[in-house]
Amino acid sequence: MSEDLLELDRLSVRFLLGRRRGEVRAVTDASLRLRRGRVLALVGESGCGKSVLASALLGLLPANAQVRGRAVLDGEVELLGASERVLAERVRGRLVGLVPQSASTHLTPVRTARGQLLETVNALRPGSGPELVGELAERVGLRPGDLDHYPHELSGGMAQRVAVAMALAGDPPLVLADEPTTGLDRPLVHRTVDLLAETAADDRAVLLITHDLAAARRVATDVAVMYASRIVEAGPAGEVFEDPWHPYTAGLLAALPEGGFEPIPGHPPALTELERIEREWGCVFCQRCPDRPGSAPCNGSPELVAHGGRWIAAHVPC
Ligand SMILES: Nc1ncnc2c1ncn2[C@@H]1O[C@H](COP(=O)(O)OP(=O)(O)OP(=O)(O)O)[C@@H](O)[C@H]1O
Ligand code: NI
Repeated sequence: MSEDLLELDRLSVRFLLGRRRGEVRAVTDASLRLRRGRVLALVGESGCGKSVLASALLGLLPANAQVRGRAVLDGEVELLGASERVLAERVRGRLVGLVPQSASTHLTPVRTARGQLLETVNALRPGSGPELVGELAERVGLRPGDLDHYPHELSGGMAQRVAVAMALAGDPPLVLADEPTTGLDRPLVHRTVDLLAETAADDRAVLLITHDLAAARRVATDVAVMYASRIVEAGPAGEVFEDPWHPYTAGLLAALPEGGFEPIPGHPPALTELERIEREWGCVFCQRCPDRPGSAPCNGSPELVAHGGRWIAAHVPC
């Protein structure tokens, strides 16, 4: 059994838009290690590439996506090169559970939540049937009657919990949860992320994709910060949240209520422009950075570099 449950090495994803329209660079050279027993929060603004990274791991990208790199699960299954058959029969739901973003749109409108959860349970763990359905519902905080509703009768938060139950149904060693707390009120956010963190106990692990830095802070043991398709900072959650090195991470924390509600001015660059920006500036964050080259320690290289147990791109730790 490998200590690293997931080892991601230079994952890049581009979407080809056709001859005149160029390409979208959605993920660039993303490297990560997710150890057993850990919850890794992947945070960053909307559109930076978080969901694309997760979809790439499960072979769920559309045909115009070009994927490079390696993603090794448990030291043996290489996910990015795996055939559709391996992904369908061994990986999805069994080795890797997915809580998809916008969970309610992934439910079939014409069948009750119970029917759909039972179907998932029967496919992944034949013989465990209605008993496991009841157990899963209880774990995610649904009352038995909730499952008898059709998707359009469920609140966003209930649909979200059905999706978490489905992701846990196959008891997978790795759970990818993509914004699992959207639409939930604070107590339910806590309950959901606590439940996910519990599932990471022992030899399992969770990749928690979220905008919600407070939720990430609550349960993450590790954090990776993504900006404009690249991971710009990573390390133990406590250290990164206490003492962020990258000006982007510092900016995200300053935008929180307890950080003073000061959002980073400006917008992330268009993902079709990244090649040019990196050629001109080196660092993809430079155009928004309060620490511009010359006045601050930006070394202009987009590569993620290790310093002790932490990683940072383009900037040297202060
Ligand atoms: N099929 C596609 N073709 C072209 N571009 C795409 C395609 N799918 C996603 N993208 C682009 O890839 C980028 C990254 O999208 P992604 O969904 O990973 O962002 P995200 O970080 O998950 O954002 P959010 O927090 O809003 O979910 C976006 O700019 C998106 O428009
Ligand atoms: Ni997303």
